[in-house]
Parts: sequence; C-alpha cells; structure tokens
Amino acid sequence: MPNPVTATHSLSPMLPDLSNADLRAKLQQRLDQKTKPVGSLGVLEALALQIGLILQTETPSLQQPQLVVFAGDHGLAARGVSAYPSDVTWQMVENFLAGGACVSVLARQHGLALTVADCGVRHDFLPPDGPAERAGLVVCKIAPGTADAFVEEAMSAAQCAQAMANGRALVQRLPGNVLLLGEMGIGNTSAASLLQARLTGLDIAECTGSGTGLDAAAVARKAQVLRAVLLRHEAATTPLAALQAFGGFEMATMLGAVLEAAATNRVIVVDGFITTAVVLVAHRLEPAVLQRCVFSHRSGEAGHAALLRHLGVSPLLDLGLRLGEGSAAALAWPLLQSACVVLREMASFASAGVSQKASDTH
Ligand SMILES: Cc1cc2ncn([C@H]3O[C@H](COP(=O)(O)O)[C@@H](O)[C@H]3O)c2cc1C
Ligand SMILES: O=C(O)c1cccnc1
Repeated sequence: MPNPVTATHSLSPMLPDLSNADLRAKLQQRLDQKTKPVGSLGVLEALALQIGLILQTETPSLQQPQLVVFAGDHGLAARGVSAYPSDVTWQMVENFLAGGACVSVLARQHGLALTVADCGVRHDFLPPDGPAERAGLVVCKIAPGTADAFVEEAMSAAQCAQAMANGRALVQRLPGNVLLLGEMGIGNTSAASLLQARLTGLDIAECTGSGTGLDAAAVARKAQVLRAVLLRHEAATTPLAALQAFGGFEMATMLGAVLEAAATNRVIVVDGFITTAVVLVAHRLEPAVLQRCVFSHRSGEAGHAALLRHLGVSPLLDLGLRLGEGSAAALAWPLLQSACVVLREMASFASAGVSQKASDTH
C-alpha cells in the first residue's frame, strides 16, 4: 500500500521558480523611474518587486485578502509545556468567532476576511443540537487533539495526509490572491521548536522559548521535555516524518494550505514562530514556496530569529510581538498594500515632468 503522506504529495518539487529575469528587470526599472531617489523606499521596493513577481505583473493589485486561523490541540500540552490549559484553544476560537480576539479586531480594522479552521480542536463547535454551520468557521477536524508526542507520534501518516488535503481544499475554495496565516493551539510553540530543532540541526535549547509566558525555570523544563521527545522520535528525520511525529493538525492543515496557495501563485503572509515552522516544512518539500512568502515580523519567541536566519529571509516588522493568531500578518498587511500602490499609482519622472538625477541626464 502506498504511504498516504507520500502518495498525496510528490517528493520531487513541482512548483515553478519565479525568478523571471525579464519581469524582474521591468519591475526594477518601473520602481527606479518613480519620482523618488533610486532605492529610497528601501524594503518597500523589494516587497513591491516580490509581489510583482508572485502575481506576474508590473501593476500588482492585492484582491480579497484571506486570513485563516488554523486551530488544533496538542497531546503534548498535558506535559506542562505551556503556561495555559488546552481549553484556551477552543475558548479562543469562540473569541475569534465573536470578534473579540486580537486578530479579529485587526482583521476588521484592515478589511481582511477572517476564517477559523477547526483542524483538530478538543471541542465541538457544531454540536448535533445546534446550528449546522457558523459564520467564519470551517470544520475540517481530523481528531480532537493530537496524540502525546512524548509517547507516540502526534499523528498517523493518514491523518497527516488528510490534514494536508483539507488545507489544500480550504484554499481552493477561498477567493482572492493573498493568504495570511494565523494559528491557535495551546502547546504549538513546542511543536514548532521540535520541527526547528529536527530540520535545522540546532540544539533544542536554542529553539525553545517561553510561549504563552513560562518563566525561565519552566522554559528549562519545557526544553527537557522536548529533548526527550526528539530522542523518542530519533528516526523522524524527513520533513513529513517530523511533522507527523511532532506537529499539530493545525500545522499539517496549514502546510497543505501553503502548498496550495503557492501553487496558485498567491501571496502568502507568514505570521510568527509557528507559521514559520510550517513554512520551513513547506520549503523542504517545495523550495520555491519561499519566493511566495512575505515574512511579517520577527517574533519575540526564542528560536524565531534563528529560524528566519536559517531560511535566509528578513521580516518586515520587529515590534516585540509574541502572540500568534495571525496578528503580525494583519499588522504587516498595509505595507503590502502600500508596496502595490507605489508600483501602480506613483508618477514617473517622465509623467510628472520631474528632473532626473543630474548624472543620469549627461
Ligand atoms: C489567551 C491566549 C490567546 C492566544 N492567542 C494566541 N496564542 C498563542 O499561544 C499558543 C502557543 O503558546 P504555547 O505553546 O505556550 O501554548 C498558540 O495557541 C498561539 O497562537 C494565545 C495564547 C493565549 C493563552
Ligand atoms: O511567534 C508566535 O507565533 C507565537 C509566539 C508565542 C506564542 N504564540 C505564538
């Protein structure tokens, strides 16, 4: 029988490389002809160029941005690796749906469509005696929480494959050309740290942070637990085996969503530590995924800076945030819009009749 994980996703990369030299040169020329000193918009220019390449146009326009909060519970949370109980996951999902969470208010502020995906929360959001559906909620639950990675694989190969397929199907149904990533799952900084350590080779102590607010002694205990989990799953060395051993259903579903968004040339806005760990897995499967990713911020969570360095990417913001949910992706959103508006709407030296740099006219 084929392994369901490898069966749903070819191990040979399929995603086309975006480095279209012709379009890149055209975009650069367009930026250089805007009425400003060459390069004076700094990172915004690099961002405009990247979005132009992703959307394959000199005049990119971001349409119907979709922020998806992938939610799931973690068996490992029972090992005291988080400062909060697992129940906070479902309670926060209710908070997202009620519009009161940080990501809810930021999404509202910026006009981002917000969807919460129940990928494996230990709670029934659609009980049999209640409504059949709820606005803003997609139920694609694999199981009520993963297994405890301390003793067994967090998920089976079949569960991992199903979650990835769910993520792909979810994105296929979403309109627009931008996907902003968010997540909710008590214990998921542990899963992200484990993936980082296993896939980058960094020591787990350097990948482990305070998550929801553990003190120094508790972070040291968390790192000890995670070290034991790594040992328990010594053989899980491939990206998908590691995801299966350590990941959450929200992370496997997000992985499918990222691969689908990349395959359909959408701009992917990455949030913090957990979403970056998922992108690390995606990058191992499809290196060209990275060209479609905009990294919104450097999280205060220990490990994130090293993870971004490992991927060779620079985030837009560094505000000391360590929340997740997609909050930083939402905060970075206006910068993406500004990058596009500069490309589309700013006058050129020629159109505005502004004199070029003296040396360029001789
Ligand atoms: C009230 C509350 C709201 C949150 N929103 C996001 N997270 C964040 O914290 C969790 C990860 O941290 P750890 O691994 O330490 O459990 C994730 O669910 C993440 O999105 C929250 C956490 C709490 C407590
Ligand atoms: O950076 C993140 O995504 C993060 C950090 C701490 C807790 N939850 C999420």
